[in-house]
Amino acid sequence: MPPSSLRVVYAFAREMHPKTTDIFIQYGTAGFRTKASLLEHVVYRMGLLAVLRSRCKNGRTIGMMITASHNLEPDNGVKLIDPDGEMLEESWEEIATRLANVSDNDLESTTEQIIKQVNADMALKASVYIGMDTRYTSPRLAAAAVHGVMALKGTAKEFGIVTTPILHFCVKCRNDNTYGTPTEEGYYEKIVGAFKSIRQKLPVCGNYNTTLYVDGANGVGGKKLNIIKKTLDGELDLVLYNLGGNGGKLNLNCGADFVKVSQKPPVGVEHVPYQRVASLDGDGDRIVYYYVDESNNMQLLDGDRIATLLASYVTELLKGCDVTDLRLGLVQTAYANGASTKYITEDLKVPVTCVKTGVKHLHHAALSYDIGVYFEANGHGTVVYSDVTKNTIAKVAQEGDTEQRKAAQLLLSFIDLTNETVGDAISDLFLVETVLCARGHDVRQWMETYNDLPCRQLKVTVEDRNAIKTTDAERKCTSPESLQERVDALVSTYTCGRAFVRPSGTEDIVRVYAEADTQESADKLAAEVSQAVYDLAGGVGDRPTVSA
Ligand SMILES: CC(=O)N[C@H]1[C@@H](OP(=O)(O)O)O[C@H](CO)[C@@H](O)[C@@H]1O
Ligand SMILES: [Mg+2]
Repeated sequence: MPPSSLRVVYAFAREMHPKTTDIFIQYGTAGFRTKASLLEHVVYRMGLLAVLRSRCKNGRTIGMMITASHNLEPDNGVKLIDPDGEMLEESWEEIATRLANVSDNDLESTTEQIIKQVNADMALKASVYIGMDTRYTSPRLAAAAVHGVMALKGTAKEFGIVTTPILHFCVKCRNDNTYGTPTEEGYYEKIVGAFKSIRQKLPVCGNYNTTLYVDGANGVGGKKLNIIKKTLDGELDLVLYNLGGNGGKLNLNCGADFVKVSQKPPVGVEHVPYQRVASLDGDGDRIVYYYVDESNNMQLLDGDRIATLLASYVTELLKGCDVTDLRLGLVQTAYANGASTKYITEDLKVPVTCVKTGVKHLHHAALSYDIGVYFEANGHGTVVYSDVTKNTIAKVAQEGDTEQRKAAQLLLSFIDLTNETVGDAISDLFLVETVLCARGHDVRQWMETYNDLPCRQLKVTVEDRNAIKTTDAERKCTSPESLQERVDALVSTYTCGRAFVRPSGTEDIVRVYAEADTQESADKLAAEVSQAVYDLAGGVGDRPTVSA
């Protein structure tokens, strides 16, 4: 039986943030994400849960980010950040789902059950950092989050509009003061400070040009770059587009996801042949690069390409430090272009791990290397360095010969420039710019490293997407019966063919991916596999068509 003060809390919840829908909502790959109008009670309850999580972590700070990332404006979402700045531990996802879906009448008893289940010490202090993206529905949801935190007597600190990675960074810093200062300014200080320090060591050379165009997706990332831009002292000339003014709508025909999936340049950005453009997503945790060539064709430099660029540069610096016993590895998902995997293993001779979609899986696998570079093809990724790595490099920076010290100091600044907590468009942008500048490369030279296999992604709507079960890091499907056989048969008729299907964790659809030696073949294979999914996995609506 809860104390009477908690009774008041639940009555308050019913009144202020009532559950107005019976639609089941699940904590998925990216937390809860759906129409903003269905989320208020969910966010309030996540405020309660964040307090319990903090109490289970000895009062360390937990983060709550209100965002639906690359989704369009009417959506929103919420996800929790664990004390080291990483995604919420998987075993709590089911608890979050349970708490979000109970009726208002059962909220009280369910919260009590959870307190017992996780053994939360309710006498402890609890701290929750709350951030939000630029959606017009975000302030209202952030207020619901604060109410949830206060209801269980936690302390809420609001960061206002920040990128998702800035919030992850602040949570980490609050719990580990060696990482930095837990404020937005502290983030700029560390990231931009490291970038400037590198630029002083690496003069601009070769074909590298300091002008970079940026597509801000009309979201928070562009706004933050606009603040940073003024402090760069000409080290990098950012030309910012899609900052949310002039009626530009969040993620609409722009942003990293649009560019990657549609394979088209965003609206709102000036086309200048061979000009490097970085395209961010709505909450600033993803980035892809592209340029248009003289025939106005877009050439995409996606997450796979950023991963190879960073991995090869860190390998180079490790050689410069004469450090040979640190294991550098790269982590990808099934969506990684086959040509990138071949280049990494055969040319860079770097080991590759393939894991299930979702950053938490990549991050976790990357931690098993001394230096783990992980990226989803869509541009979400970062680099993580073990303590042994950091100590080894710091030692070389002190004790090595002149050349070794130089390489080690560069690598230390490169580490400072990295937001190790999560993929971060702003940090990744500076990392990429650092490598291109160090090599004196323009965007064409970067593109020359390998040729992507043409690919296509499609969506198929089915009755129940969870009817599709997968194995082997989602590269093979085990149910419904005979679907994999059908996919294998289709793939075998194409040169360099590869295809797989998996249920999306963020949308109510099945995703189809295909690659082959030509764009026509990749498109056709994707369409044929979509038909197989439709036929064998309960497709709804119109059957996908295959163009001749
Ligand atoms: C193919 C693809 O891009 N999938 C995305 C997407 O997940 P799905 O489970 O595929 O819906 O959203 C996730 C969260 O942002 C991201 O981690 C992932 O890479
Ligand atoms: Mg995002």
